[in-house]
Amino acid sequence: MFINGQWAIPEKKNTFTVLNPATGETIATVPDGGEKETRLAVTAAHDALDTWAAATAYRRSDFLYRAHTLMMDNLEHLAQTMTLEQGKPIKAARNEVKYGADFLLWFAEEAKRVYGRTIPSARSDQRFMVLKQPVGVVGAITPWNYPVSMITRKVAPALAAGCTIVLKPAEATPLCAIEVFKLLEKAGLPAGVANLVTARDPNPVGEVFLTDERVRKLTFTGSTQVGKMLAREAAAQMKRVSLELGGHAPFIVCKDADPVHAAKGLSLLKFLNTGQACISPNRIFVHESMKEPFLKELSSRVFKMKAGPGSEAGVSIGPLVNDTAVEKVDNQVKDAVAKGAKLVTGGFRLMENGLDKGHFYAPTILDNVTPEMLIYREETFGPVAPVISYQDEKELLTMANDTRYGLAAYVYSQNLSKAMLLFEGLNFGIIGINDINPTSAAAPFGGMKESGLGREGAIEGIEEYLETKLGGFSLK
Ligand SMILES: O=CCCCC(=O)O
Repeated sequence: MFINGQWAIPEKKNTFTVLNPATGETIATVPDGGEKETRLAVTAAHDALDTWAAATAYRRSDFLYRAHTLMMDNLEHLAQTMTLEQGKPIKAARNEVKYGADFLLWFAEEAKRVYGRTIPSARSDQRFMVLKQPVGVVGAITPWNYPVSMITRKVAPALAAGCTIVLKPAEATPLCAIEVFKLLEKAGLPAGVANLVTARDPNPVGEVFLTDERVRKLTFTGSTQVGKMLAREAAAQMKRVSLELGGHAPFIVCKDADPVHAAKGLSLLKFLNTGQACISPNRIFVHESMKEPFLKELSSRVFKMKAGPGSEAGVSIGPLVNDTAVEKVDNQVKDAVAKGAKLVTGGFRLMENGLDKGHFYAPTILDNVTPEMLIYREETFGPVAPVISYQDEKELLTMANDTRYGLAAYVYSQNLSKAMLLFEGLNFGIIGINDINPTSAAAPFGGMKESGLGREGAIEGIEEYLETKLGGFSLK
C-alpha cells in the first residue's frame, strides 16, 4: 500500500495472494488493507488537498507529463506484469499500457484548460463569474480486466483537476496498481495526493469511501449490481459519483454491410481480452442475407485462434479471471444450446495441453440465438459470439435497444444515411460505425441506462472532478 507518500504494510501484517489465471500459481503476496488503512489514506488525501488544489495547473500538468514519460519508458515491465497477473496476451497488454499512458498525457494537457466563464447580467451593476474548483477527496475502485488503463483513466483527471485520491484496485490485479504507483512516486507525487490501498475484501474500503464525509466523490468501474449499491449509499452524503458499469453491446451487420469486413471486426473485438470487457459485443444481429458470408469468415478466423498463457507466442485467447467466470460462460452456452441455438464452434472448457490448471474457455460461436436464451439478456464477459438473424430493419432498432444496458453498440453498413439513423436511434453511449475501436483518451467513454453515470476521458472526463461555483458580484 502507498499511503501519505510511504510504502506501508498493514498493522497485523495481513497479506493476500495473487494468482496467475493461466496457471493457478501464486505469483505474489500483497498487503491486505482494511478500514484502518483506508481511513489513514483518506486522512492523507484530505491533508494534501488544499496544497494540491492550490498548486498551479502548470505544476499539476508537469507532474502528469512526467508520469506519462515514465509509463512509456516502463511499458514492457508493466505489460509483462499485466500478462502474468491478468492473463491477457502480451501484445494486448502492451496496447493497454499505451492506452493507460494516453490518459496521463491527455489530462496533463486538460489540466491547463479548466476554464471558468463570465455571464452577462440583466443588471448593469452586477457581474456573474463561474469558477471551476476540485470536488475534493476522491475514492476510486478499479477493475481487473483493464488493470492499468482504468487506474490512469481515474487518477489522471482527478489529479489534473486538483483533487486528491485514494485508490482500491481489484483484488485480482493489485500488482499492476503497485507498479503504476511506483511510477507516480518516481514522477514526484507529493505525499498524500494519491494513495493506494490493496485489499482482498473490497467491503471495508468501500464502507469508508461511502461513510467518511471527507470523501466527496466516488468513481467506480465494475458490475451494475455493485454500482447501484454504491449510488444508493453515496446518496446518504450526496457524494458525487461516476459509474462505468456493465454492457450488453449489440453488433449490427446490415444488409448493405461488407460481411467480410464486419466478420473481421467482430473476430478482433469480441475475443479481445477473451471477451472480458464492458464494451464487448454480446448480441450479434446479422441480416439474414449476410449470414452465410459473415459466419464463413468469422468461423474461419475463430478456428485459427490459439488459447494459452498470454506470454506464449501466437496466443490470442487468454484465461478468464476465475472458475466462476468459466461456469457462467458455460452455463449461458448450455442454456442456449438446450433452447435451440446451434454451436458453430467451441462451447467447452479447455483442459488439454496444461490449460486445465488455468481458467480457459474455447472461443465459441453460437448461431440461431433467440430472446428466450439467457445469453440474449445477460452480459457474458467471455469468449462467446451469439448470432441472431433478423429480416426487418424496422424492428432492428427495437431489438438492439431492448436491454437495460446502454454502454456500447456497433453498426456495419455501407449506407451512410442508414448508419446515421442507427447512430441517432441507438440508446448507447458509445457507437462504433464500421469501427471496432471507438475508444480513446480524447473521447468520452460512458453509458446510458444501467450502464452507468458520467463519462471518462475527453473534456467530459475532467468535469467529473470539478465543482461549478457561481459568483454574483454587486458593484453597488
Ligand atoms: O470493461 C471496460 C473496459 C473498457 C476498455 C476500453 O476503454 O476500451
